[in-house]
Amino acid sequence: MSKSVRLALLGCGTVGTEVVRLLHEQATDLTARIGAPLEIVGIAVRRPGRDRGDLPVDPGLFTTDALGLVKREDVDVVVEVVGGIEPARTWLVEALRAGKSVVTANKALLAEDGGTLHDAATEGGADLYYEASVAGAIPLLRPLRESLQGDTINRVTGIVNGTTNFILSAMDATGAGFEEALEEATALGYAEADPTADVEGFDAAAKASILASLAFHTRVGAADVYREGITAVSARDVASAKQMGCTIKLLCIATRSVDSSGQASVAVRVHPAMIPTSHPLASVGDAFNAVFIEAEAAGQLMFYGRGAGGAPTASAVLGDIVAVARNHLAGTRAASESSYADLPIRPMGEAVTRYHVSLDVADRAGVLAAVAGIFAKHDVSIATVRQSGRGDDAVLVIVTHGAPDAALAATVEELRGLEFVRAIASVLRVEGGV
Ligand SMILES: NC(=O)C1=CN([C@@H]2O[C@H](COP(=O)(O)OP(=O)(O)OC[C@H]3O[C@@H](n4cnc5c(N)ncnc54)[C@H](OP(=O)(O)O)[C@@H]3O)[C@@H](O)[C@H]2O)C=CC1
Ligand SMILES: N[C@@H](CC=O)C(=O)O
Repeated sequence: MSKSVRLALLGCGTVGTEVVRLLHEQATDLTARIGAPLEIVGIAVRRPGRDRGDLPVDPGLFTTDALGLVKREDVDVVVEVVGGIEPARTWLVEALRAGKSVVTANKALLAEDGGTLHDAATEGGADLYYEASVAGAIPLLRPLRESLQGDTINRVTGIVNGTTNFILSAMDATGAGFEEALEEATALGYAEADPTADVEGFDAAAKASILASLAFHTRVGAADVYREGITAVSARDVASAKQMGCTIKLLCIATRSVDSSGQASVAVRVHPAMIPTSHPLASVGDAFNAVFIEAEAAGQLMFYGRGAGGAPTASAVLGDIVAVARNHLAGTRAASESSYADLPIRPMGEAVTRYHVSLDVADRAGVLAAVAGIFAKHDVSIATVRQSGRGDDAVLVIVTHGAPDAALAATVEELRGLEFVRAIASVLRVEGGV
């Protein structure tokens, strides 16, 4: 039996405590699978005196000096489950440059500055694994990094944020408004005290950038992702979606396309969208995640499971720990990621989308003609028009055919100035062949 593989654990919160628990409960099997025992040599936290229940770990291992722990000579692998950009970046770059492999769940850092981490890993000859950073327990990044390396992926569509999926599922099931559903998500522990990153789409955008980078062998940063959250989705939108045989989901959509001159480019976006209830992602309820991959040879693949929570996320962290521990013992490292493609990012305005526009109008002769005229002016074709209500309480719902997003947005802007349009109640995109 080899001597132990020594771990520095940075963070012992929702995910970190479950990592400690799994390392303890599965110690015998993990030792057999790796060929050496795993040993936690230190745990960095913010508040060492915090009550962590009956955590099976020596209290003497806790420290507030994360950087000091990373630099210790007796550390082989650094496991980071703190989150945020700094000081996590400093710790991980220090570890990687010193040849210590890193396992992290930190999607925010990978999306913001993944290139720096990858460069440091190459410089130090260390492994950088981050399966837990996207879609929690779902094995998704390793299939992209390894199994699908021989194929060409053209599209990744997914639900990658559990909190917003829970909120939208609750709105769909009960007819509740956004605020009410958010309260329920908070009470059940899905949404954090500050839910901004989830409900405004930042969390999903970070995950989308990681997925697109791996799928298309290029670097897509957080700033390259078009992002809209779900705070404007109303009970009325949900009801309107139902009338159309649809449901509303926060989607991440990453596409690779090739123009007539052979130039490939990518586009990555996160926004709420109406999808038909027959779509494979429509039945993904509660806090679950699912990702749909379309590859040239493999065809369509779907990955589904728990995308958040301590134990599911710790499962992915443990899988990475086993992989890097085996590499450490073998004196090797995984092949570094291929981001050779250096593809340009297509702006959102060029994406062909469809809009569902809900207008509060005065029901007078000529309103429909005036509204339709503005769509025609921007070369946007209308698929369906539905009117309900009379007099000053009329509602006009227009669903378009596909058009460049810039043309659709310009149409909506011009509708705002129209005399009979009292308000634009909502604008939502429609995906998936409604
Ligand atoms: N929770 C989830 O469902 C998922 C989380 N992730 C990612 O996993 C990571 C951890 O998330 P989660 O466990 O939920 O976060 P928590 O907030 O529950 O835990 C964070 C931990 O980091 C410690 N910490 C914070 N700041 C410092 C610091 N400056 N120095 C040392 N320790 C510090 C905290 O210490 P203390 O305990 O003393 O406060 C705590 O133990 C994040 O990157 C997150 O995005 C990924 C997928 C799912
Ligand atoms: N806040 C995230 C947790 C995991 O990344 C989510 O709700 O999906």
